[in-house]
Amino acid sequence: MAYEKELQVAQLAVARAAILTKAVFHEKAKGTVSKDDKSPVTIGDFGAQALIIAAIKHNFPSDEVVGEEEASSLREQKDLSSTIWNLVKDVKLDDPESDALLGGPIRSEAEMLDIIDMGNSAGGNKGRIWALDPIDGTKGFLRGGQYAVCLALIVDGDVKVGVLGCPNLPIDDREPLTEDMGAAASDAEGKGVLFSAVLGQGATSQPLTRRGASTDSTGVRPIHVSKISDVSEAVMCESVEPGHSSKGDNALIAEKLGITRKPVQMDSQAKYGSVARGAGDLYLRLPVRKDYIEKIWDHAAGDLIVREAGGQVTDVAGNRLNFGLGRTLTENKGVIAAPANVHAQVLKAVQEVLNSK
Ligand SMILES: Nc1ncnc2c1ncn2[C@@H]1O[C@H](COP(=O)(O)O)[C@@H](OP(=O)(O)O)[C@H]1O
Ligand SMILES: [Mg+2]
Repeated sequence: MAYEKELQVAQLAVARAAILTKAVFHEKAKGTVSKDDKSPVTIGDFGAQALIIAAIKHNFPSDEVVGEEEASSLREQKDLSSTIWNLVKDVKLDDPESDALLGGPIRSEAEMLDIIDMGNSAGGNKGRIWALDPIDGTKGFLRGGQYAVCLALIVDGDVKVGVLGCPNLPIDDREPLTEDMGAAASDAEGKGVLFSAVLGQGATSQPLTRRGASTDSTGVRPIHVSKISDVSEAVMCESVEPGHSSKGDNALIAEKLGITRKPVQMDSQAKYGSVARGAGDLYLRLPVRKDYIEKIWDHAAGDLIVREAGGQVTDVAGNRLNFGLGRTLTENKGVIAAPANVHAQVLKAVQEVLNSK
């Protein structure tokens, strides 16, 4: 199977980074960092980026990485850097064989900083480039709500492999979304899911934890978008943050489509995962600021996972997202993810609302 090793490395690297983010969250929950302190997300973000890039570079040394973070600020904050290093050096999967596949531990704090800076690829439509968002949905992470560890392999501009680790989503694909999903308590029993897709091979979900060589085949399920035929019954997913996606436009579109259910708000690419598994039906992200350009690491994995689960993902003009133009989606505005059979109808409503403004 094509991209088998890439998929395995991506899944294990995301699972290992998710362990780190959960450890950071527990420290916060214990009160060792204050409630207003943003450092937990910084610690989790940099630590997860270091762990994931180390795994990529060990297995595919000449691949490039477009990572959200870079270490220059960290080099000036010695205390923060050593806090991150103390976590990173001890993070392990519970299966030594899988850990070994990701390479030996990072050797020093200095090496960790250098690895974080390897996420500086300019992107583009040539060669093998990984898009990495170590903690997507930073606001959700801080709240104890939804966040995702996101990794995708882009080859010559096309997404081939996508993996999303969502520590606070239910394991069960059939568990309905609730309106307060974004505020869901962290780390409850039955939470933590890993979504994956390889181009042309479909999409899957599996429990995020207890992954390893010996349990590799357990719990892997194919996922599909919902079989909705009457779009007025749709469950719509949208951002929690009003600055990231227009709530007003979404409400007008819902009205046009006859949707009466309140939208489910959650941070991060957990929205793409929720649509891919059919727990939600639609994901709409309509621009608030005209000048904002979406980043490839916020969409690459989710875009492939939804498409491989039978969905369509376009911008508000109806074009596919173009991941081959650099670190950002320069040619796209907004995102519409929906089951293939209703996408055209939703797109039409989106365009009517936007054109009437
Ligand atoms: N004005 C804006 N419009 C759209 N997206 C924005 C934005 N400002 C920031 N973002 C992106 O929105 C992402 C979160 O999306 P969501 O609202 O779906 O949770 C952020 O990722 P991070 O949380 O990784 O920084 C950030 O990259
Ligand atoms: Mg992000």
